[in-house]
Amino acid sequence: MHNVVFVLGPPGSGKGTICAKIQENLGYVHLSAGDLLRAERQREGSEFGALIEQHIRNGSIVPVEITCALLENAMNNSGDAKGFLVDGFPRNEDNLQGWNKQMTGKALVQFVLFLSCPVPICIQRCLNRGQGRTDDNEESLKKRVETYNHQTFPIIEHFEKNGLVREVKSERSVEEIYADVVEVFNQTAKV
Ligand SMILES: Nc1ncnc2c1ncn2[C@@H]1O[C@H](COP(=O)(O)OP(=O)(O)OP(=O)(O)O)[C@@H](O)[C@H]1O
Ligand SMILES: O=c1ccn([C@@H]2O[C@H](COP(=O)(O)O)[C@@H](O)[C@H]2O)c(=O)[nH]1
Ligand SMILES: [Mg+2]
Repeated sequence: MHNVVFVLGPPGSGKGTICAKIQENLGYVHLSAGDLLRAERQREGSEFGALIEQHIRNGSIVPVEITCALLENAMNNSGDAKGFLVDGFPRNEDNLQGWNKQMTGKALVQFVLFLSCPVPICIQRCLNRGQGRTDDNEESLKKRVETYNHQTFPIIEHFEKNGLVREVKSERSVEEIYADVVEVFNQTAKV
């Protein structure tokens, strides 16, 4: 059984940055769904490359069968891990249902780390990121935020109703955020 922490929040809220620190210090393996999709998009021979790029540019959500298969493969190929930080997934109802269908009995969701941050700050962070992402532009960001507000936030609310959400405000320095994140892990997960 894989231990899983879902890490959610608006685009640019700092999910990848904080997950890297948790992986370094707390022994969880970081799996960014977006990174896995970008790698699949680049993989020679992938039948999904064009479809994934279209969704990424539009800020829309790739069908769950593709994303969940990438996540499960990555977990199975990671060897022994205390747990997995599943960053940026599930993003919508389709993702949640697909995960439950495919992973029930194989993964245990310990909690959901919700990095909350005002959208204008998140947008500015993405525009300054400088990694050459095809979706870090004003037009794609508008769509990504719309998708977050209408599809992803309701999933966070769903987990909140089940008592699984641990919110950490991420409009602060990385050090301040990380200190609170460590508290959350100490209280909730077996570290
Ligand atoms: N607390 C912070 N304060 C200032 N800048 C930050 C902070 N956390 C992350 N950043 C910067 O903001 C940008 C986005 O961070 P990051 O990639 O971690 O966010 P993300 O939530 O994974 O974004 P996305 O959803 O687009 O993948 C990066 O350039 C990162 O260096
Ligand atoms: O579960 C997922 C995760 C991501 N996507 C698509 O990728 C981009 C970028 O994701 P980041 O988390 O910002 O790296 C996202 O806008 C979606 O288009 C997805 O479809 N499903
Ligand atoms: Mg990210």
